[in-house]
Amino acid sequence: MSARTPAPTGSQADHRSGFACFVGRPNAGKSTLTNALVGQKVAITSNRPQTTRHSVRGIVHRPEAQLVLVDTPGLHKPRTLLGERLNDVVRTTWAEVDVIGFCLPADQKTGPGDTFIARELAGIKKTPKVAIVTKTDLVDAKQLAAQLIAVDKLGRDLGIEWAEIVPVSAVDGTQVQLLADLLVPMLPEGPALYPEGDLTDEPELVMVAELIREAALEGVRDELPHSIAVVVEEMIPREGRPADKPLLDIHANLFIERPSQKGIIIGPKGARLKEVGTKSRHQIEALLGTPVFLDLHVKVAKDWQRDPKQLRRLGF
Ligand SMILES: Nc1nc2c(ncn2[C@@H]2O[C@H](COP(=O)(O)OP(=O)(O)OP(=O)(O)O)[C@@H](O)[C@H]2O)c(=O)[nH]1
Repeated sequence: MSARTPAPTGSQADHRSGFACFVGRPNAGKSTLTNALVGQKVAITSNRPQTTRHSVRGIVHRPEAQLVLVDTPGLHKPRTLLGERLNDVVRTTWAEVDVIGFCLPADQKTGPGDTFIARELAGIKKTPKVAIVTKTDLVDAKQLAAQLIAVDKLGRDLGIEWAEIVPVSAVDGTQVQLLADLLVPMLPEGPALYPEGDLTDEPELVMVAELIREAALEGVRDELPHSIAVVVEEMIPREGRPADKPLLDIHANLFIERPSQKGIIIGPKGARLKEVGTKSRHQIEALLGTPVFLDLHVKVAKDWQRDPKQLRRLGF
């Protein structure tokens, strides 16, 4: 993989290890499926399309295998420099993994967005491709059958031979373990890549920033979701606390693109920002296992999605 290739940590006969990635149009359920397979939240999710901006890795540990899941942003027609960068992340990831899972929601007919992705997948010859029909809890048996047939046809039309077509629901857990069972034999033989117990290699700072962004995304509309970026400036244990009552000070900036967006994020008398702070603090405390004091500020980074300098500053 491109970033931070992990060192092998052990070896075992007949053990498999490798990378799988989920692709699919925005909102197809890729992040939710990653979390369901890992058994813990490693990727933030929302009902706003194009939430994912990082290639988050979730790690599934099994006695006979280690499956590393790479969660990619939804491939889409780019309108900004950020959009182009996100699409590049997707294509680079596809070229590097051992198996690709193509996510198609059961509750939406296959459309031009899926065909666009499938065409690109057809060009990747060697990597096995599994079609994953997601969100099966939202449809009845008849609709599911129709979607399975449509997905099979999509593959045939474009010359893709699906290694498997698997219906799953990440929300009620249906067939999630079966999906892992099917993916594991597609990985190469090899030792574990990550230490036992590690569920992601995403740095804590990034995970914390993502949890704040997830809370900030709730209830915002139109263009605003895409305008929000979060950077955690520092996380430091508060000095002078008794050993049994630690407190972690977290300073984070929530960036938006225009001064006019400030009022929406902050809300009347700061109520919305307070809500975002409280909600994300609880999630951060659950993630880090320690009480947290979260100091959250809203700043304007003018048109950051289109400005290479600002993109770099915000970690893209
Ligand atoms: N009912 C149901 N909803 C689901 C399921 N999986 C995902 N969702 C919902 O679908 C929406 C999108 O899910 P995500 O996992 O964020 O989708 P994504 O493909 O990662 O989206 P991007 O980050 O935009 O690429 C969220 O509101 C999820 O709660 C599922 O199995 N069942």
